[in-house]
Amino acid sequence: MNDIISLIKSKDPEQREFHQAVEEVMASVQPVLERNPEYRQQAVLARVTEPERVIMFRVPWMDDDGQVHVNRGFRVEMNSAIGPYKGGLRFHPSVNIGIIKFLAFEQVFKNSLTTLAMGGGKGGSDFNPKGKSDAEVMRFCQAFMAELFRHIGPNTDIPAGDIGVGAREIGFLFGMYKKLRNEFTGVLTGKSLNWGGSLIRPEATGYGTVYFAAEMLATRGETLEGKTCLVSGSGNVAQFLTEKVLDLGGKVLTLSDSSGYIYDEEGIDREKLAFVQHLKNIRRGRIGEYAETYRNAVYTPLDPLLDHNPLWNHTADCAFPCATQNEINEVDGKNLVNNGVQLISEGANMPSVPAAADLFVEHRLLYAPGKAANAGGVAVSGLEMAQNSMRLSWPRGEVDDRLKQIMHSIHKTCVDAGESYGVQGNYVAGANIAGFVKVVNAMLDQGLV
Ligand SMILES: NC(=O)C1=CN([C@@H]2O[C@H](COP(=O)(O)OP(=O)(O)OC[C@H]3O[C@@H](n4cnc5c(N)ncnc54)[C@H](O)[C@@H]3O)[C@@H](O)[C@H]2O)C=CC1
Ligand SMILES: O=C(O)CCC(=O)C(=O)O
Repeated sequence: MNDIISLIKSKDPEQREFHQAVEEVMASVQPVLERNPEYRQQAVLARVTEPERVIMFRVPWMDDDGQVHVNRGFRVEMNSAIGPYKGGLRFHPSVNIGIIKFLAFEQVFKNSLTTLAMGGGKGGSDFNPKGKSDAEVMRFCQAFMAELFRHIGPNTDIPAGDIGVGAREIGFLFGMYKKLRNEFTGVLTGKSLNWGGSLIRPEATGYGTVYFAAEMLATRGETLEGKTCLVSGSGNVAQFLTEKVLDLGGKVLTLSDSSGYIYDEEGIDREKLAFVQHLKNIRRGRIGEYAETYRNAVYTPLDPLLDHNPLWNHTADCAFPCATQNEINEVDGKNLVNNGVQLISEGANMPSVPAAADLFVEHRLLYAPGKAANAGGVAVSGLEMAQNSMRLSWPRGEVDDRLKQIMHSIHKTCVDAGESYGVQGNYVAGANIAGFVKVVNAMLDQGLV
């Protein structure tokens, strides 16, 4: 095990996020390897940590002033043992190959937990959509798809959205794919409703993260009714997560973006949430404007010199990180524990650094890692694929019921896997073990390929 981690680090020393994701999974699956000696002989660790394919390409595009720019595009096709590659695209200036590899690696085990037949992949670009006109975003998406189209397909690899990629970008990407292939097919998910999208897909990641939280609370005979919640981010996941917390009687106190966060002691009600949705999805403004409109709220700009994020230093019952990786550092982790937070359900992918995650497990918090808690998004993408194949659209209630059922099943799978390996109540170990065993057994069934 240590040999594999050392090898990965020596091969790609700069891919820190990927090392972090691998180390977390490896730590959990040690007992699985002890029970299954054939896994070693079959080198499953080396195989599962090496992507099946890495695609990196140039994306040249022109801005509104006629200036040409060049960005880098990526698609990591990590593992197709249980289905075609599936996972989102991220457009953000921080994107690099290490970040895409970590996301693709997490996606393999997440997709395995959903009960649906989906392998794992992820892609994106270091393109920054912030401040770009719609026409510039369209030209970028078209240039990105002009290369990506030859690597994807409805039975091969089906991308979707992630940070910086929402309905607008999926539309531009789909239009270019259709033109190049002369084919109207379910090659992307997160499509708009009137041309192949699924009801509940936009809501699914946020709703699913709350459904998973409700499942965890139920193990202690509790519900979200009356619970105070800290939420980070203010994008797709954070918005619909806030909506579902409100539906279930909870109170959301915070939201954030990369400039800072707002704290609203009275809670973010439906009217305030609609304001945030308009601010973020239409006007594409900063979260600080919330406090200019709702004067009781306090806006705190991000201070890069602070050793912690004050958003995580408020008294609350639950925390839902929904922004980005490693947004909860060790000090934040200690603050959450010391402030009496009982539940952490991760809407974002790998938002807690390992030291913080270890603290949550040690203090026996109800702590759900992203690959279990936020799997509702990709699960409803899988349902969108099923509807596209049948040329049918299911009603909202039906998709939502299936989402609830899937989150219930993921929760049970994590609990059962934890129990069968003697780590009761540890959702990190449970998710990693269950996700891993299904994927590596499928790989072994299919021989050395
Ligand atoms: N959209 C989806 O269906 C899924 C998303 N996720 C994860 O959820 C998280 C949020 O994604 P979306 O809401 O889709 O993206 P989005 O682009 O709609 O929103 C991202 C939010 O995070 C904030 N953010 C991004 N980078 C930040 C940084 N460095 N510091 C502080 N805030 C930052 C942005 O300001 C924005 O509020 C990501 O970790 C993503 O990988 C996970 C599963 C599915
Ligand atoms: O819906 C999808 O295919 C991708 C969702 C995603 O990127 C994720 O789960 O992190």
